[in-house]
Amino acid sequence: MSSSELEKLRVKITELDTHLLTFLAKRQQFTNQVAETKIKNNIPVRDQKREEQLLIRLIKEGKKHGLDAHYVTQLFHVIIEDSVLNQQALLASRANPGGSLTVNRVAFLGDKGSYSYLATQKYFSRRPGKLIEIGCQSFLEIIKKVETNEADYAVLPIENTSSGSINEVYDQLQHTHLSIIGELTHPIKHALLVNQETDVSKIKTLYAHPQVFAQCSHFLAELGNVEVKPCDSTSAAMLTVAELNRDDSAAMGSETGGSLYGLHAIKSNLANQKENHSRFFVVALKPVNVPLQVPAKTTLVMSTVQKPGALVEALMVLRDNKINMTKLESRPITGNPWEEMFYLDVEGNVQDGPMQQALEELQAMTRYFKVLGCYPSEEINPTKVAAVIALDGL
Ligand SMILES: O=C(O)C(=O)C[C@]1(C(=O)O)C=C[C@@H](O)C=C1
Repeated sequence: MSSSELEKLRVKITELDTHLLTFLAKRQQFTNQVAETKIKNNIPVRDQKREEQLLIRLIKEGKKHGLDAHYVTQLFHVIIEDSVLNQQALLASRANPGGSLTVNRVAFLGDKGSYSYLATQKYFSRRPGKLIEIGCQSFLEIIKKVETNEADYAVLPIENTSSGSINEVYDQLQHTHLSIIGELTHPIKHALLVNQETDVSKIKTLYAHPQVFAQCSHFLAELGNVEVKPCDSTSAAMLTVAELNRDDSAAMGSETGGSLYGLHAIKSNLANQKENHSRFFVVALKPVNVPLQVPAKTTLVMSTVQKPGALVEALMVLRDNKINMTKLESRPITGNPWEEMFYLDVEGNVQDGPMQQALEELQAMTRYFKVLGCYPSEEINPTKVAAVIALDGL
């Protein structure tokens, strides 16, 4: 193929891609209108029956054009997830009219390029108001910014699919009066970032946040004799490597973040687990009101009385009220050796009858009990089309 033929084809692809974007934007306008009708008529945002019908129709339609059923399903899972999250954000902002700010001052760990920075950008891109970024050096500093009203929100990483819970954040949540008002998950893709043309074999010093080293322990073991230098954040690691400007130093972090410092990736997918995601809490001074049409989660912290089976009894309260627990974490209580504080994430809204009943029962049977927040659930489980495989054969 001559280069002019290639150019002509690329022009056509570019044109089509632009059309696709226009159609996606149109679809978004319609789904925002759907959200308005759902607010008016008190209808739940999610309708998985409709999603299933829509997916089956699209898979069949795709087949006619020679498109693979899995490709079509994946594509529309992303489109529907975006639609659901946008609708949820719209409903949540309507349910908290005083809470929509013209500017959102948001405190997060690190600086431009850190995973917390990328998560902050993602969460607030769906919300009204201009984003003012406040990069901080520690979790304590982030929380203080909101407590002293220097920031409206804080974005805090709480757990990662490879390295587990972030204990320091759990411990800070125990001692603050801030409320969890939102959650989000963000894919964490670590790459080896350098400032010069170099090769993995030349790298002698690695800069990264300790969590990143923990999540990439297999890669580090393979690398062998390399000095690891822990940094306060991934952005601090990127800045250091950019300033050092050496061919034997590299940072570990996201490729997108690294590009903000002029770094490029010489190796990607460094994490031990392929599916590497972090979950973040968004916290604020005041709790939010989560509309009942939106799936909600509630995070609680409690310490049980010192008697055998006390935790089991507390968990039975959830079972009896048909409340699903999505996470249970325990942390030592400072000053009380061998006593534990339990953090629970449960599905449900604090305005719901069974949830109120469960909270009352738990409060009565525990030594310490506090609701840390009720917030819209951003875990959008994709609608499974049982028929995908069968339709494959259509
Ligand atoms: O049709 C609806 O009710 C919508 O809200 C739109 C939509 C979509 O994006 O197609 C999104 C969420 C629902 O779960 C089903 C479908």
